[in-house]
Amino acid sequence: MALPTILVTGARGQVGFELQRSLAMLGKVMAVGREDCDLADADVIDALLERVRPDIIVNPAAYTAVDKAQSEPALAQAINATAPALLGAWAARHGALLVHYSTDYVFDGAKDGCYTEDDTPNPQSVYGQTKLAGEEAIRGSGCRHLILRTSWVFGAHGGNFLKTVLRLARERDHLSIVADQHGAPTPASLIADVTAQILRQYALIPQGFPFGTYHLVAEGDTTWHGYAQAVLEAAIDRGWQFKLPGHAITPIPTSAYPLPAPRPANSRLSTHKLQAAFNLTLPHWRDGVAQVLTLLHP
Ligand SMILES: NC(=O)C1=CN([C@@H]2O[C@H](COP(=O)(O)OP(=O)(O)OC[C@H]3O[C@@H](n4cnc5c(N)ncnc54)[C@H](OP(=O)(O)O)[C@@H]3O)[C@@H](O)[C@H]2O)C=CC1
Ligand SMILES: Cc1cn([C@H]2C[C@H](O)[C@@H](COP(=O)(O)OP(=O)(O)O[C@H]3O[C@@H](C)C(=O)[C@@H](O)[C@H]3O)O2)c(=O)[nH]c1=O
Ligand SMILES: [Mg+2]
Repeated sequence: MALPTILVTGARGQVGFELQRSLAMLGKVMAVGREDCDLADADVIDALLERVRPDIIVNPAAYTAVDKAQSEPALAQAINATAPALLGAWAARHGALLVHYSTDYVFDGAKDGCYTEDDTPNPQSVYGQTKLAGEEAIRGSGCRHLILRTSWVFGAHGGNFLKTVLRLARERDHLSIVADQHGAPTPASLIADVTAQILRQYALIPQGFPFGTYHLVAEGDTTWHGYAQAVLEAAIDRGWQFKLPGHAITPIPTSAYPLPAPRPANSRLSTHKLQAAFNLTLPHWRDGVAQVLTLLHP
């Protein structure tokens, strides 16, 4: 079989950037950013699909500004729900595979243990609601699909909490970070590498391939406060210097850090289904932090 044409959206996002590296050996990768294809414009999406005619569509593009989405629900819906619906409809008509990414923020965070794929979503923010609508549109489109839910994404490329903490700890002598929201920081590179592994298995054994929804996060869990603390410790080990003294991050409750969008208290996602279906093991989030720090310089 000829190598597949793989369309990747969100080329300049954290995951889209890493996917261009990880998917390069699997086929002809065509990566598009916002300037090539505005996902808020249905006509532009259809024109792009007709021009590229992909065998596989990988869609990490999203409206990811969680607080801003509260006041821009229509735009968030267009990018996070309508665009995936259009990609799914095209994939269904043409027998293409759609790989899509979603979020821990589809859950309300009230569960005690890790969320499984069978748990009922109940998003509390506009971002979470529009991401859930995108998932549902894809499942309803009838296309072959993989929906990979992840959490707390970070990488050397693009904006994320790890980089914010490194910046704030250099600018300030005091930092307060919420210590009652639990989840797993997940490297964008891991998400991209797992996507490539899965697509390799799809290329080799398409019969009986286990399409569907999976949770994909790094091993282990922490709080935003524990994560920030680990980032600073790992950076200090690598010779970074901060205005903020060593362990001076103050743990605070969510109520002490009011934001427009509510975040789930429990964002922990079980990865058993993914590990069993694709015979994978997932590295610890701390390994990802250490690796990304080798790519960043004080
Ligand atoms: N970031 C996180 O912490 C998490 C992310 N996810 C999900 O993982 C996926 C990947 O996230 P991540 O890579 O971190 O996201 P980023 O925010 O890093 O990248 C998203 C990309 O989407 C692009 N985009 C936004 N609006 C449009 C538009 N109208 N037309 C075309 N492109 C657009 C952005 O373009 P531009 O650069 O021009 O703004 C950006 O490059 C998303 O589905 C996200 O919902 C899930 C859990 C956590
Ligand atoms: C910068 C900062 C944040 N915080 C808190 C606010 C919030 O509860 C938490 C994380 O802040 P952020 O705004 O960076 O994170 P947020 O934008 O909510 O991150 C989310 O993005 C979307 C796209 C997802 O899908 C989620 O998985 C998750 O990664 O840390 C502090 O307590 N102190 C601080 O100084
Ligand atoms: Mg954010």
